[in-house]
Amino acid sequence: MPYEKELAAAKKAVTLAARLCQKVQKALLQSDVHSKSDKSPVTVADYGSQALVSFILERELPSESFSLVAEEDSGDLRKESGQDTLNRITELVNDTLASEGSNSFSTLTTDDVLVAIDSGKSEGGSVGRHWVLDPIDGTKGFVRGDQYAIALALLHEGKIVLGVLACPNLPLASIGSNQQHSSSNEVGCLFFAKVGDGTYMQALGGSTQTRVHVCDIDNPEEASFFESFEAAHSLHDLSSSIAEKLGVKAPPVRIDSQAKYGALSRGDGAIYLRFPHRGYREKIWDHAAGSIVVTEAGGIAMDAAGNPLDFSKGKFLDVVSGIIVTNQKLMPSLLTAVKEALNEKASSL
Ligand SMILES: Nc1ncnc2c1ncn2[C@@H]1O[C@H](COP(=O)(O)O)[C@@H](O)[C@H]1OP(=O)(O)O
Ligand SMILES: [Mg+2]
Ligand SMILES: [Mg+2]
Ligand SMILES: [Mg+2]
Repeated sequence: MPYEKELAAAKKAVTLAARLCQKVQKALLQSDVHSKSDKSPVTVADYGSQALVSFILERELPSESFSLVAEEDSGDLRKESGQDTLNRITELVNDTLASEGSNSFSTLTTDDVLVAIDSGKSEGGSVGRHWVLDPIDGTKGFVRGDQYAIALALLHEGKIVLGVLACPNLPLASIGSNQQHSSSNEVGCLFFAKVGDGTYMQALGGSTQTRVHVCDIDNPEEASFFESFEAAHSLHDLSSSIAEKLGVKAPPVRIDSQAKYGALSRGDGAIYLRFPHRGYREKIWDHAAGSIVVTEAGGIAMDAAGNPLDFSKGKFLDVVSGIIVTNQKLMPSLLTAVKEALNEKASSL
C-alpha cells in the first residue's frame, strides 16, 4: 500500500508530540509563554513538538530524503536570552523520547534539538515530497487550556497524500451543538487519512480505529457550523450572515485549531467557515492535515470562490477571501450564500 510506512511514522511522531504538549499544557507556567517578534505566543511546547516530529520522522524513514515545511524556527532559541528555554525544551524532548520505551537512541543535545527544529525550513512546492507541520495549531487555545492540534501532512508532487491530526483535548464523543449528552467524557483524538483510503479516528494513545464520515445533512436548517474561537482569526459577522442566508438555525460552535476539521470529519457539525481579516495570508500547515482528513471523510474544502485549495505554491496558501468546508450536498448552496454575503459586504464598504 502506498504511503503505509510514512503514515505509521507520522502517527508515531504526532502521538509523541501530543504527549509532550499535554505535559506542558498541564504545567503551563507564565514563564513558558514569551513573545516572538510578531507577538504571537510561543511556548516551549511549539518548539518541543516540532523538534520531536522532525527527529522521529528522520529516524523512522532513514532511506528517504527529508524535507519539512514547519511553522517554527530556532532564531530566538539561539540568542543568549533563549538558553533557559532551549534547555527546558531539550529536557522535555528527551523525557518524552524516554517514555516511548525504546532505548535505540542516545540523549539529544541542545544542538541536536536546534538542528531538528531547523530541518523545518523547507519551502515546499510542487516537486518531490515535503512534510508539512504545525507543531501546535491553535496556540491561543493551548495557552487558554482549550482546543489545539498537532497537524502533520505529506505533500507529494503538489498534492496532500496523507494527514495526521492529534487533538489532545477533543472529546471522543461528538461535540456538535445538537448532540445528546454523552456518557463518555474521555478526551484525546487522533485522526488520520491517506489518499483514496478514507479517514479514521482512534483514541490518542489507543489502537482501535474507527472509520469516520462527514454528516450527510442536506437541509441547511439542520446544519450547524464551526468557526474560530478567536474573533481576530475570522470574521464572525460574515459567518453569521452566511449562516442566516443558508437558514442555519443552530448557533456557531466556536473552537480553536484544526480540531474543527477533525470534528467535521466525524459529522459533529456540517460546515466550517473561516474568513481571516484583510491582509492575513494563510499558511499550508494550517490546513494541510485538516483538509485531507475532511476530504477523505467525504467532505470538500475550498476557498470562498469555489477553488480547490492549492498546497503546491510554497508555504503560503493563497485563497480568495476565506476557506469553506462542508459535505458534497451542502456545498452548492453554501457557495451561493457565501457569494451573496461577500457581495453585500463589498457594496457596504
Ligand atoms: N491574525 C490571524 N488570522 C487568522 N489566523 C491566524 C492569525 N494569527 C494566527 N493565526 C493562525 O490561525 C490558526 C488558529 O486559528 P483558529 O484556532 O482560530 O482556527 C492558527 O494556525 C494560528 O496560528 P498558530 O498555529 O500559531 O496558532
Ligand atoms: Mg496554526
Ligand atoms: Mg502553530
Ligand atoms: Mg504560531
